[in-house]
Amino acid sequence: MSWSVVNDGDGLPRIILTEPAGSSAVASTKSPKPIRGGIPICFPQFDNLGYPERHGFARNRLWELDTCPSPLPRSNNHSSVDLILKSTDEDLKTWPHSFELRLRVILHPSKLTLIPRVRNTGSKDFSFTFAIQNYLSMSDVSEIRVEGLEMLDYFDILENGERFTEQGDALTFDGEVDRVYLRTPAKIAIIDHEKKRTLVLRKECLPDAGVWNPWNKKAKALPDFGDEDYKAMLCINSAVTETPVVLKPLEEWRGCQELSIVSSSYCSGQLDPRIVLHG
Ligand SMILES: O=P(O)(O)OC[C@H]1O[C@@H](O)[C@H](O)[C@@H](O)[C@@H]1O
Repeated sequence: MSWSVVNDGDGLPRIILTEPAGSSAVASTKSPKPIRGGIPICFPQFDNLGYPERHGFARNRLWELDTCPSPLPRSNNHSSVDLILKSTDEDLKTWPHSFELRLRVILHPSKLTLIPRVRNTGSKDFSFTFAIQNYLSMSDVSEIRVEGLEMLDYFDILENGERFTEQGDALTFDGEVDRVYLRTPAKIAIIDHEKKRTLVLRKECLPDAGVWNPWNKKAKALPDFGDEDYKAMLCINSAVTETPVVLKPLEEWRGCQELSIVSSSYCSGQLDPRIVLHG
């Protein structure tokens, strides 16, 4: 991935990351379409609960820099940014609730932390579902194992949202998958043997986890997704879906997700899965 720094209209430096090949090569960056990649934020709905924009409107809007992230202390860490999205008159027409959605993004050498917060700034209770949709880059999805979801209940979106219980060992992939696992452990391990690394997803107040890969047929049908790109990606979402969050006026909900890389994989025999998942 290459990067460059440009100054925006306010004289603030912006870092632009570009990937000349892969899914971002065909991804649309034109508003109001979400970018197919990165980490879209789904709010106020995950999937489609009856409001017009699937996965919510937050991923289709331009956020602003948040200069007052209270009550989180201001971050003095230069590798972090506070962003905010507020309800607009246009959005109030389809989702009639005033809110402030904040996101702190903190970058460490081998860890990315996201702290999303939603505050009810209106005068009535509201409820919402939420997801951090992580498009993860994989060497080869058919060689990936996901641990931490064994024996859990899940909704299978490919089976009209029917509820099943995961039977197997770790999750492996040989076809399209679109599921939401319920009440998962705080840690999920995504093991990439070929890259000899394990991605560890740790989450708080985000009890559910989506797992999505469109596989070959659906990939071809998606206009902003390369035909072969399904092979090198997996979406794992940290989510609140089964039991929506309810906020009274002035209440705030806070979640947290950490994505870190453990640089050897299980196949090296140096890593104990119990340490990754429970350590
Ligand atoms: O095309 P979209 O709206 O970005 O959604 C992509 C996928 O996102 C996943 O999170 C959903 O579980 C899938 O059902 C969906 O197809």
